[in-house]
This record gives sequence, structure tokens and C-alpha cells, in this order.
Amino acid sequence: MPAISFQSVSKTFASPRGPLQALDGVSFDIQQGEFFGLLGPNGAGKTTLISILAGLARPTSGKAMVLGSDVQSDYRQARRKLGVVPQELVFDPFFTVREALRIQSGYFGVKNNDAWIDELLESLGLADKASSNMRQLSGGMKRRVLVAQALVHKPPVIVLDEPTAGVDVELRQTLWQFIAKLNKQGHTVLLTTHYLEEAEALCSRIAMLKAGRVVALERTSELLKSASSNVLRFKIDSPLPAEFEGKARVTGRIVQLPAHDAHEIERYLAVIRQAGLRVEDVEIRKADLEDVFIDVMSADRGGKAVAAPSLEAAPS
Ligand SMILES: Nc1ncnc2c1ncn2[C@@H]1O[C@H](COP(=O)(O)OP(=O)(O)OP(=O)(O)O)[C@@H](O)[C@H]1O
Repeated sequence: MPAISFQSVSKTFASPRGPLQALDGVSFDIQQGEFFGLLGPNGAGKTTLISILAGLARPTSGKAMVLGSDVQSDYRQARRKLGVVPQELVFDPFFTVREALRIQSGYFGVKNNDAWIDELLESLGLADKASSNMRQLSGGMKRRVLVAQALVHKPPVIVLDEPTAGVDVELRQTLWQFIAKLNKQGHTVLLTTHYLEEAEALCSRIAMLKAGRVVALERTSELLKSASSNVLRFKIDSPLPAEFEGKARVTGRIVQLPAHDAHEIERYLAVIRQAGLRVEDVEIRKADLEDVFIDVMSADRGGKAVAAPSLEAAPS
């Protein structure tokens, strides 16, 4: 029995501009014990899919299952098997950290849970915050509490929706060491992330969502070397000069421009030109403040995605 099963899941939202199809027939299984990555650009449908799995949103059609329990028709059973770390930092500010964890335990009907709560607090670097009120915590500390809350009932399946977006390196490492340990102990992990390097390091398989559809579903190693993989990542750390921004807009397909290293982008675009691809066919998508994902599309090949040329070949 798969740990998670998505079966033809579609979701349409009503919007002022008419129906918006956030998910379009998503089907895939995640096996027990897997560390699985769900990747995709902003708006691809990742959070919507996780919300359906967590029973927070209803699919327009199709279904989601957790270890054989249908999330819609058997919500309590399904939810009990699932630990969900949401993207949003939402808490009752008046409880202490320990109270918040005890309340969450009670919600799942788990009694006498203090030993496990202590272990969670220790593993997540929260031991000295147990008596702090939630409102006194920094964003990073709140994120740790969200993880502890998700794990308080020892769920066999753990889902993390972009848990490391905007958190510092130390927390990322603490978190991943802990989640990797739980995965080794047999917990299934589903992670959504923008960080390809994170997915690469942690996940054995990856599904790529784009505009509500699964466009790739492969073992991580295959995905990275696959010719159809057209995503390339590189570091950025300095602001994008205004003149480059103007040039970039010429493509009309750059959706967001965070702090880019213009030199790196120019270097990359030079490689793309050398490879005979038009710069107008390059799409730069914001991934986070450090990484940029670039999709290379070739009009000459019928608009199909092609392998991104390697940056290694670029003149420095
Ligand atoms: N409650 C809602 N009502 C209307 N539209 C919504 C709602 N929730 C999501 N959407 C739309 O559905 C699409 C998918 O959104 P979703 O948040 O699932 O994407 P995502 O892949 O998680 O993006 P991100 O990486 O930015 O978090 C987007 O176009 C979004 O605007």
C-alpha cells in the first residue's frame, strides 16, 4: 500500500477572471519509507495539492489517500497518519511552546506524551523555549514549533510545505538532520521546496508540477541528468542593475526579478546564445532570494523544453 496516493486530483478555484484550474488530473503514488520531493515554480499548485492531502481543501474531482485511508471519506483516520508542517506561521499567541504541543497531542487523542515532547524540543533546539509564549518567539523558532506540532502524534507520513523558505542555514541543517533521521527510522517524507539543491540532497524521487500538472516524475538522479530536465540553478547575491532589468523584460516572460547577479545571468545567456537558442525563449523564474531557476525553451523545436546548456562551458 502506498504511503500517499493522488488519483486524478483536479482543483478549480473561482476567481474574478473566471475559473482557475490550480490542479489538472494529478496522479502519482509515494511509497512507504520514501523521501519524496515536490518541486515547481510559484503558482504550480504545490500548496493546493498539500492542502487537499491534509483535508484543508476539497478536490473538484479525484482523491487523495494516506496509507489506504481516503482523506475525504475517512478524514480522521487519514489525518492521524499524517504530520503536516504548513507554510504559514499561524499560532495562538497566548500559549507557551509546551502548551501548544500538549494541545496538539490532545487533538490527536495522544495522552502522556511528555517524553516525546521533550525529545522533540531537544532535537529541534527548542528546549530552552518550552515555557516561552508563542508570541515571544522569532520566525525561525516558530517554524521549529510548527515542525514539532506536526510530529507530536508520531505520524508515519510527514509532509513539509516549503519548511526552509526564508530560514537561516543553521535551522535548515537542524531541520534536515532531524527529518532525515525520522526518514531512516521508516517515516515517509513528502517535501515541497524551491531549493533544487535541497531536493537533490534529500529526496530519492522528485515530481515536478507546472501549471497544475505533473511534468516530470523520476528518481532524482535520473531527473538531474535527463535531457528533458530543463531547469538550471545558480547562485545570485548582488542586485540586478537597472539596464539588465530592461533587457530582461524584452523577453516578456520573466515573472519576477529578485536580487540577481547580473554577471552570472549574462554569462549564462551567452551560453544559451552559443547553443543557438534565442534569448527571447529564456524564462527566469524567481525561486528564492538565493537561487534562480531558468527554463530554456526552443522555438525551433516547436516550443518544447530542451536541456539547459551547462554553465561550465561559459566564459567567466
Ligand atoms: N484559495 C484560493 N482561491 C483562488 N485561487 C487560489 C487559491 N489558492 C491557490 N489559488 C491559485 O491556485 C494556483 C496554485 O497555487 P498554489 O499556492 O497551490 O501554488 P504553489 O505551487 O504552492 O505556489 P508557491 O510556490 O508560490 O507557494 C495559483 O494560481 C493560486 O493563485
